[in-house]
Amino acid sequence: MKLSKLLERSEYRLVQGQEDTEISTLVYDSRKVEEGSVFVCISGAAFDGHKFVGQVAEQGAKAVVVERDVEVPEGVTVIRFDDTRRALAEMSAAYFGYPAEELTTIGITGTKGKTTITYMIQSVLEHAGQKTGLIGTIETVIGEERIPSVNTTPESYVIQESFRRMADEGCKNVVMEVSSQGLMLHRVSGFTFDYGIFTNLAEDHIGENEHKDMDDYIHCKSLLFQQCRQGIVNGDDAYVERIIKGHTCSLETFGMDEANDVYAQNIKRIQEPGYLGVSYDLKGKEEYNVHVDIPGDFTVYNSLAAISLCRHMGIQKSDVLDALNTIQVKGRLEIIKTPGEYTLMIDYAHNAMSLESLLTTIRKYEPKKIYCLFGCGGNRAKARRYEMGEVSSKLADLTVVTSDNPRNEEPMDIIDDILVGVHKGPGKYVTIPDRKEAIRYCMEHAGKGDIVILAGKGHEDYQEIRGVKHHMDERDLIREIIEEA
Ligand SMILES: CC(=O)N[C@H]1[C@@H](OP(=O)(O)OP(=O)(O)OC[C@H]2O[C@@H](n3ccc(=O)[nH]c3=O)[C@H](O)[C@@H]2O)O[C@H](CO)[C@@H](O)[C@@H]1O[C@H](C)C(=O)N[C@@H](C)C(=O)N[C@H](CCC(=O)O)C(=O)O
Ligand SMILES: Nc1ncnc2c1ncn2[C@@H]1O[C@H](COP(=O)(O)OP(=O)(O)OP(=O)(O)O)[C@@H](O)[C@H]1O
Ligand SMILES: N[C@H](CCC[C@H](N)C(=O)O)C(=O)O
Ligand SMILES: [Mg+2]
Repeated sequence: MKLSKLLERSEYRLVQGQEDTEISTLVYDSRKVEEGSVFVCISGAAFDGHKFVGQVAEQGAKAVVVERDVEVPEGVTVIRFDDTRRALAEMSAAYFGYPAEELTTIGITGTKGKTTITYMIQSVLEHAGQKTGLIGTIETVIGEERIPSVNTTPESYVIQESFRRMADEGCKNVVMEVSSQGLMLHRVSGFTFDYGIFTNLAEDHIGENEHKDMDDYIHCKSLLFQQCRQGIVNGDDAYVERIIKGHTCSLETFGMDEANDVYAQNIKRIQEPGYLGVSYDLKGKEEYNVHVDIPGDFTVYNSLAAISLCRHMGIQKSDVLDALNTIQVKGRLEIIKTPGEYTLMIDYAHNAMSLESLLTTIRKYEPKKIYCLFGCGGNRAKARRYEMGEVSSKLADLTVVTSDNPRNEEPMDIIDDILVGVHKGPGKYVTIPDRKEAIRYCMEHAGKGDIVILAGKGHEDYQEIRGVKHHMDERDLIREIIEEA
């Protein structure tokens, strides 16, 4: 393949050599360079790809793509972009033959609800007989294959590679989560989404290696609506105007009243032993009764987003209803059966916004008591700790403070931060650093009519301590506790 082919849709400057150089592979990790590769230098959080230029030239690289002046051995072509992450995205799209153009692409952004909505949409589209790939926090799904995720929105090269495989395997659509970091770091540059969805926004992801402030976070999320054809946005969200500022797409809104194009009325909470769900009347552009097998008011928002999208795609009502009626998303309000008389659920709430929505919505099911167990991840936004502690102390009957992924921090330091928040509220609490023991405590103390929420780990099947992921799946822990009783 000629280097010029990879550059045909890009703005760049030739610094040295020629564009008609024949290249073998497109690479952004020096360890993968082979004879004839073109190496894209990325300035990352831990490494600067420009530092590997000499090394990749020795390994046989024919060309390098840079974003600043670097000394490059003669004989190696040098291409300069203003941003090499954009270069990687655009060149990857070309390298894989623009696969996004063979798929209907659906991107979902927002602070919460992305994973849930991707599975709702995938389920509806598959019910309608349309093979649909998925990329998100839990996994990438290509046909029968499920690849566990490292990032919610992977590197652009990985996205384009997955799109290619999806198109080749007969997928008609791809539905994917678009994190703000993904937008900020050009992981989804190089193509236009057919549809963009905005769920909601709350302060999160501000800190080292994430966003510098709230303005940056909002700005990054708004970029999706300058990069899609049809936007579908939560019209009730306080930030929606800022998200759609500068949009270049058509827009439709969903929400809770007639100010929105599609809205919900007459919401009913459904509760049976070991089962929680929700139903409502859909109004606006389409009108029918909807039943979703996941509880909560935010489930109404999530399903409205999915329904609005599917309406645009011409999907029949029966496919929408059948799919939503039986939907289950791993670790998202996932109810686990136990011999106890309480209801036990595993959920992924790991910031104040989701914990507050979760506890508020679960309270509406009128449980006798809510047990809220959680910890906070190490090396992630610190504000989460104080805020989640305070939210739980105010809204749960008992807060059980434990560990999440400590990463490179001391578990007790994280717990101490959480307790600062807990002390701001009136609630009772216990501290049990070992997560299994904390779960055991809940299961031994909860009684009839209580709801126990294990928050924060959701689908995760590991605990990350100092760079090592140790197997830990809450479903296994619950089973062991039942067997040990
Ligand atoms: C801080 C951050 O975003 N890190 C991500 C990022 O690393 P980076 O680009 O900064 O890369 P780096 O390790 O500094 O290396 C820079 C460059 O040098 C190259 N390199 C490096 C070493 C070497 O020997 N040779 C070499 O060429 C690397 O291949 C890379 O091209 O690129 C990696 C590969 O794409 C990501 O896996 C990694 O995500 C880490 C795991 C992460 O935790 N990211 C978080 C902040 C994140 O992105 N989260 C969002 C949202 C999550 C949510 O849903 O809430 C997400 O989308 O996942
Ligand atoms: N629309 C919503 N609004 C507020 N909270 C929500 C909403 N949907 C889900 N939640 C809560 O947030 C948690 C995470 O939901 P989900 O995984 O769907 O969101 P996400 O946007 O993919 O989050 P992440 O960025 O962490 O991957 C759920 O387990 C639930 O507690
Ligand atoms: N996508 C989230 C995952 C957090 C999950 C939680 N279990 C933790 O480790 O903090 C983040 O990187 O912020
Ligand atoms: Mg997600």
